[in-house]
Amino acid sequence: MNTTKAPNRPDTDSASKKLSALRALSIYAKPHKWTFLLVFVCIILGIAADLFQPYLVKIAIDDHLMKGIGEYKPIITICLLYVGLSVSSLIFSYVQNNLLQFAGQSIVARIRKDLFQHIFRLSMSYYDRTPSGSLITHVSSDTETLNQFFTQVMLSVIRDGMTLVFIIVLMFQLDPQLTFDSMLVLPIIAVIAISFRSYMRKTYQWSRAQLSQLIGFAAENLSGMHLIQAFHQEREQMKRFTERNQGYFQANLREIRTNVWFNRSFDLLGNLSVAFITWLGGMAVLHKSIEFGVLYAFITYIRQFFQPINNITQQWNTLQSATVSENRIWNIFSIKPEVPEPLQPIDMNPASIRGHIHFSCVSFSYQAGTKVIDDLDLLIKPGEMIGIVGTTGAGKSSLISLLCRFYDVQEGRILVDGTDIRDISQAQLHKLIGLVQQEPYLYSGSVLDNVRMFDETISADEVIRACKLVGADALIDRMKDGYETRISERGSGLSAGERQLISFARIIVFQPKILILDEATANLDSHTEQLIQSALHTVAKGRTSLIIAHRISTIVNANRIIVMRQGRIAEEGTHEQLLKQHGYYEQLYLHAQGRVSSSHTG
Ligand SMILES: Nc1ncnc2c1ncn2[C@@H]1O[C@H](COP(=O)(O)OP(=O)(O)OP(=O)(O)O)[C@@H](O)[C@H]1O
Repeated sequence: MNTTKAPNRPDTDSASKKLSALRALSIYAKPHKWTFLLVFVCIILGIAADLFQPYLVKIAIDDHLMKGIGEYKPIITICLLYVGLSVSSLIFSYVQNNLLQFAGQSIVARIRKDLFQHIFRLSMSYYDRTPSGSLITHVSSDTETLNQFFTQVMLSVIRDGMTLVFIIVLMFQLDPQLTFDSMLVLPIIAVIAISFRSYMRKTYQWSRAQLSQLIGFAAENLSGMHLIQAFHQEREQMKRFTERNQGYFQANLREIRTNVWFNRSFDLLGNLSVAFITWLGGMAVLHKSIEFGVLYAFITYIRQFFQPINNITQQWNTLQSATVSENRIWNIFSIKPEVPEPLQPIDMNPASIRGHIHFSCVSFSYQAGTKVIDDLDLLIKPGEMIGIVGTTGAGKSSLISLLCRFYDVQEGRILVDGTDIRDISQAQLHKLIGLVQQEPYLYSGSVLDNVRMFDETISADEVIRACKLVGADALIDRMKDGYETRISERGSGLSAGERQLISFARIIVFQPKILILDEATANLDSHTEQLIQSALHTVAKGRTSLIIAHRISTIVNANRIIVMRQGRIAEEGTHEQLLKQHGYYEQLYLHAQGRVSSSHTG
């Protein structure tokens, strides 16, 4: 269990949008303030050690060498001091880098964790709109860019900024006139920086957008690979990938070109300044208005003066990317889940929940104006097994999604044991409901972990008992390492029926009061179908069950079958009652039997 106190993360449910991204970032940085202070002290000491070195040489030249005093002792002392300063600078730089890396990595690890946690809380409607590829970019590379902000940009701004200040002070101390002359380049630096600024930002944003598209496209293709291969879409998809790849390539080139122009302009300016100062200073030395050592120190400082400016501009790009990443991350943090948690959740006692469900005049649409569920009313008694059939797109899965609160109803209410599901915490609601999807999701991990969903408080014995109960044990025993067999991502090595059996075992282990089954459509061999039928019988016992059936045989014994059409219940009754109605259900049944009734088709 994580016992560290969570930083005061911008509350996504309150006015976090008002927080500027930078302010929000500072909230994360706050717990590390003492580390940053120590880094600052190390930076100052490191700079002092660095900048005092040319001054030592100046003393050696002007006070000893130029005066022709033949004493070696002071020169040796100066040399030793010089070495001492170099070593100190190295130590300070090492400590400062380590501390900063630690603080930066800790902050970013925390943001990444919170971001991932926040993404978990977002509603299904968000996932409908957002490609998974772009979320991968946010969690991985955007947070990494933020790390660079702390470890590179911040370091550069503080260290190089302070170096500049120190150099100017030292130069003034040496010769104010020559310092003024050197500062003539400052307005030119400002002009170059301002003119490049917005162009670089746009270039960077463009390249990030291209990258995000590329990753999104790759992720989508990887998850739909079987379809691509089945429909021989490789060439078409490759063409589309190449277009995006080319787009990213162009964006990157433009970004690099802009950077090179920017940096080389500064280099040139630096060299021109050194030439200018050498000329001015050289004249002054010749006219004996300054000493030679002063000119040496001055030229060294001028070189060192351009180095930090160059460093800061090098970090400009990272700063741009960090700003973009920061905004993107905080945009996600500011998204409120469209399915909110109740402010004062009603705590239902799990032991006394009976599993009574009431869809009361429920209407729902994904997009305004197109009702997918239309004023639907359905009462389900505790322990009842309801079969749901209907035309494709009739709203069967949507009805189930509403019961699971993946989406909220727009009209009406859904009640479980008389309580509106919007008043129950989502965690409790999801514990109440066991969902077996059409394509049961298996995680990469062992069979054991897949059944107990990585909950180690559930023992291996419980898992084995559950698997035996649903008849999955024979299948698992045949696997290479039995319950320890590693399942590949999404359980791709298993058949749809086998995946469903494993999900049935999950239901037994987690004991939900309500079972929802979206039956697999894949053709099952008669043996697996029988296994599934008997497993379903076992799992549904004592539970309120809603079964979306694609094979009529699954639900002939249901207590009640509802036939959905255009978001409404078109027919309702037992198998026998529905057959007598000679409606759509009978038509479905005859189809399944291979006897199409001509009077009801179409
Ligand atoms: N996430 C979504 N966003 C927008 N529209 C959706 C979404 N999911 C489903 N729909 C639409 O809502 C309608 C009902 O879909 P739903 O999946 O509930 O039907 P269904 O009866 O389960 O169909 P099937 O048997 O084919 O799975 C369809 O017109 C579908 O296009």
